[in-house]
Amino acid sequence: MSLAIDSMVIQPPGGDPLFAPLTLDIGAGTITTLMGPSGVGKTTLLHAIAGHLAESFTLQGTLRLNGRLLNGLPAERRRIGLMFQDATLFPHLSVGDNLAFGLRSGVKGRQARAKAVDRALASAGLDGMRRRDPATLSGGQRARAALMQSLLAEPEAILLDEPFSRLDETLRADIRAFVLNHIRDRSIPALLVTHDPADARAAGGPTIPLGEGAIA
Ligand SMILES: Nc1ncnc2c1ncn2[C@@H]1O[C@H](COP(=O)(O)OP(=O)(O)OP(=O)(O)O)[C@@H](O)[C@H]1O
Repeated sequence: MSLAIDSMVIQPPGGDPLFAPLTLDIGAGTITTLMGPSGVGKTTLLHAIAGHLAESFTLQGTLRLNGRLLNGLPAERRRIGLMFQDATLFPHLSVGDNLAFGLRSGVKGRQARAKAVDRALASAGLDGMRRRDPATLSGGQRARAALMQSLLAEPEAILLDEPFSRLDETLRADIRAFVLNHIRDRSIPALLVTHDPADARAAGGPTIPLGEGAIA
């Protein structure tokens, strides 16, 4: 299992090309960290991998997940999970319905789906919060729920963009350990964008510097 990026260059509309070019292979169970100055293209790279690159951008190079070519595939067929800084839960859905939204379509039947959601809530320490409005959760609870929403889709890789940056210092280490351990347990490749060297150390995989003087 691996996420393989080969000779990737992304061209923003009217700007300079990002990367020079980028080649990266992330194995199963490895959390690779991307670090680099603001504007170097970290978020754009994650969008390109997930299939959310704006049409005005052009992309060269190839992307493969477990040998499958992702270039040209729509986002929903890539089987890539996302966790972004805002821990995006839908505000109009309860916590449980947010998790159910993430649930893989192969899990059929109302009872089986409810059970899978309850299991995910329990493993995130959110028992009893199925009916809660996401706005009433703490930052840490929201981050754990967002991770569960992504993992319920059984992604083959996961991308994390500054997922801990809005958490206050006291919560940060605990939530980081929770998220990274859950991802490692899945044995899938993961790519973490962060400005915090402590995140990179906790991820435990290689750190790829992007930008001035970087190897990529
Ligand atoms: N819609 C757009 N049109 C043109 N250029 C864009 C657009 N969006 C982003 N860019 C350019 O693409 C480059 C990469 O932006 P990106 O947000 O990926 O950087 P980043 O490394 O994630 O930065 P940060 O650490 O601040 O989040 C920037 O130079 C930016 O100016």
